[in-house]
Amino acid sequence: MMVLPAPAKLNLFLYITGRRDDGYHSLQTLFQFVDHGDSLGFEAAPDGELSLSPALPGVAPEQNLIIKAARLLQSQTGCTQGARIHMTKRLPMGGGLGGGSSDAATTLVALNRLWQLGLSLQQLARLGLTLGADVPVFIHGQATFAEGVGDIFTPATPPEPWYLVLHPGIEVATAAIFQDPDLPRNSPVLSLQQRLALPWENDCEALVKKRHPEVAKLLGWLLEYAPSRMTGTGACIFASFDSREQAEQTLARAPESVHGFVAKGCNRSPLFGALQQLDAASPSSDTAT
Ligand SMILES: C[C@@](CO)(OP(=O)(O)O)[C@H](O)COP(=O)(O)OP(=O)(O)OC[C@H]1O[C@@H](n2ccc(N)nc2=O)[C@H](O)[C@@H]1O
Ligand SMILES: Nc1ncnc2c1ncn2[C@@H]1O[C@H](COP(=O)(O)OP(=O)(O)O)[C@@H](O)[C@H]1O
Repeated sequence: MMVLPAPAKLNLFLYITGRRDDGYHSLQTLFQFVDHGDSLGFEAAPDGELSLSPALPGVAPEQNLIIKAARLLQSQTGCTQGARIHMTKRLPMGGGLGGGSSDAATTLVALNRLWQLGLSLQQLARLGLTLGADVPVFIHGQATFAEGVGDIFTPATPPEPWYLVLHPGIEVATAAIFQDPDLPRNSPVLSLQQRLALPWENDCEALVKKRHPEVAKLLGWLLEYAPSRMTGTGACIFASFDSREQAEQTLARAPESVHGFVAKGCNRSPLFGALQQLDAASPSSDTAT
């Protein structure tokens, strides 16, 4: 079985710079990966058959981004092979950690390899964008300053601290946040250098705190220990630390009902480290470049 990680991402900052006529918002955001996430196992199956286990509570298999990604790859390439996919879900859903998008990205990269389709990362990213706005970032696997509606990328190398990520126990619907009239939409468009030099903020944070007091309460608690923010449209929040020990000590002090994890920031996605290990084990196999 080919086992590959589907890591989480953090939006180290997120500014909303406008709204287009089609309702989508223009953003300036800095994506970084962490070395914690879901894990997916892939095995070839005959006759185009696709299966996923275990099922994700509340998500019908055909709506799961893993199956959607696999079907998309089959239909776009005419591939008649199938796959049995096993999922170890660790990331909370609707948490702003990009778990669904990361699962889709890992599936596209893994099946391209398992089925020996030979698509480039560029081609896979183009397919992935139809599944979710963040899928291309996970496919390229490099920390990125994203602009436009999240589709214009500049590679970035922010510091790679230890993070404590906490989940306030609620799910935030991305679409509802973007539809709220109270969302600020007028941050200035600045260069990456300017953005890096200014304090890092998230334009969705105040609104999500207002709509979800659980987020406001937990963020207030975490800010006592370290600089902290929300990721994406929430609900998860994160704080950065110089050492793993500091992050773990803070997690140990968190209110009992709060779930969280400690992870290292990574400017290169752990997915590509895992693929390199597969290459080293079987150098002749097909790899997207
Ligand atoms: C804003 C981010 C930052 O990472 O939030 P998170 O989802 O990670 O929290 C993402 O780009 C989100 O990506 P994703 O969750 O895949 O969004 P999509 O499914 O493409 O869009 C969900 C809905 O959000 C709104 N939307 C999304 C992206 C964008 N640039 N402008 C928008 O207005 C649209 O109403 C869309 O219908
Ligand atoms: N494999 C998957 N993992 C997580 N969520 C999925 C998956 N497939 C479909 N979804 C749907 O996508 C929604 C967004 O999930 P997720 O990507 O984890 O959140 P976010 O975009 O906030 O980081 C979920 O609420 C769920 O309904």
